Amino acid sequence: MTSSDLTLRGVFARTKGEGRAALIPYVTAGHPHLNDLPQLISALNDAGADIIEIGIPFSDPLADGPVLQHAATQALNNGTKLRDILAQTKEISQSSVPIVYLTYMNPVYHFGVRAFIRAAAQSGVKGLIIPDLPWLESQEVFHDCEAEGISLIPLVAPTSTDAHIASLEIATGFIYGVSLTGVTGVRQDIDSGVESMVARIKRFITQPVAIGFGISTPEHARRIGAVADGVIVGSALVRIIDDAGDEAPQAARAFVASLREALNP
Ligand SMILES: O=P(O)(O)OC[C@@H](O)[C@@H](O)c1c[nH]c2ccccc12
Repeated sequence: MTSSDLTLRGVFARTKGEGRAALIPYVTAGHPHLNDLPQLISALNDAGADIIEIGIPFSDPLADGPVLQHAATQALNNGTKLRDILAQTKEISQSSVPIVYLTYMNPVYHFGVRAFIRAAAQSGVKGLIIPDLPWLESQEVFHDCEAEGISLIPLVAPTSTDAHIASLEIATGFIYGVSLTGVTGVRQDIDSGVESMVARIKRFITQPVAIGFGISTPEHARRIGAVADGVIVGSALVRIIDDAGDEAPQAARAFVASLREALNP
């Protein structure tokens, strides 16, 4: 069995067996150059990523901070199209750990909701994160995803109610715990409430919980990995890719390997 055959749940079962949290790096498709995605995904695989999040660039990414906004703008200026990302993903997914898309609702509507979910499934995508789709309004998308074998991944924020958290037990992939009230971005410190938020989520549901937002260093990853089932790193990686120029794949590989090292038991 190759890693591409693993389900999201299978990944978490394996990492749990290894006594560590799963590492989930994020990159924006079409950034820094239109066709960089295959090389970057290959670097993240080499570095020991367990799941990879690919961001679909969008012009108005309301949950994103400056690093990811800039990456999305650059990707759109490069002429990145959803259809091309899907085609690239299809090529990549067979030799990669499971891939999850991060997209806002607008590009999905534009493509057609059903058509998009089907195309994503055919490209080998295992999960979808849609930050501006409220869980309460996601029934149709949820069912279309289930029908295509894709997990819709719900978000939990520090402000989420216990009732909201309890309603997520039907999710089939993992729960995305947002570490803070704010936008994505590189940060100095991890919010002091993260540990108790993970504990609160686990009181209500059995799903694996991955934490993202602001995890920027191996030290942060180690701390989050001690309480959560997965660690998601976006802006810090994208900033390194930005700064590295032609050396982006090597720089990405080295950084993600250092995060992975920090998660080893
Ligand atoms: O960039 P950060 O702070 O490391 O956070 C993860 C994040 O990049 C990724 O999961 C993500 C990118 N855009 C988002 C929008 C909403 C929720 C999550 C995301």
